[in-house]
Amino acid sequence: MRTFLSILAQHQAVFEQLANNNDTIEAAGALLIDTLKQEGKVLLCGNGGSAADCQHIAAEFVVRYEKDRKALPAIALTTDTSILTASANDFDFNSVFSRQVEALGNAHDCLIAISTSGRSGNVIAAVKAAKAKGMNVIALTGHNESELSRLASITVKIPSTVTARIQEAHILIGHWWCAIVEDAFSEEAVNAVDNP
Ligand SMILES: O=C(CO)[C@@H](O)[C@H](O)[C@H](O)[C@H](O)COP(=O)(O)O
Ligand SMILES: [Zn+2]
Repeated sequence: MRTFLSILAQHQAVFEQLANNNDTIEAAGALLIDTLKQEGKVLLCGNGGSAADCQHIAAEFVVRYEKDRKALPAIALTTDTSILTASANDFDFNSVFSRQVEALGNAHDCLIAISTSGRSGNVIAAVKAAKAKGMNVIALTGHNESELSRLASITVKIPSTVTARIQEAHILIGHWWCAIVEDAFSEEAVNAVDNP
């Protein structure tokens, strides 16, 4: 039986190992700050629970995380039902994110591609479209090497093969990226007041 304590222990075991991913998580955070400082935007894609993570993170960039600062450009490619259904219906399901990358992406933008398996065809197609545009790609995946992990500029691989445990780590990392991006832009606001 899957008791709550057994799930908690599994979650803790994954989180205890996350410090080993510190360098890639920090490198991805620095890339996001750089992208936004250079007036690029952040696009996000993923399926199911990861689609929810995309919307969650985009909301924190556009609105706020913990502090007031300027609005930051981030778009979850998971939200527009007209675009998603037309792409799936007229082309195929693998095009639902890539079509939006083709329409919205620029070379200075960064795509955050979230897939616990690293095997979702629509996420991989979005990464290929982003690379064709010269965009950087940050992948959040699970432990296994995958097509997604091989394609991305930076991949954070969570040391688990359990979808839910991987997703729990993904949102922790997403929140940390929101925090450091917010710090970078609130310092910019303070510096502008101090040095008009
Ligand atoms: O949230 C969960 C499970 O926790 C599910 O909705 C899960 O996200 C879906 O099965 C996704 O389709 C899985 O896709 P992926 O992470 O392998 O790319
Ligand atoms: Zn879930």
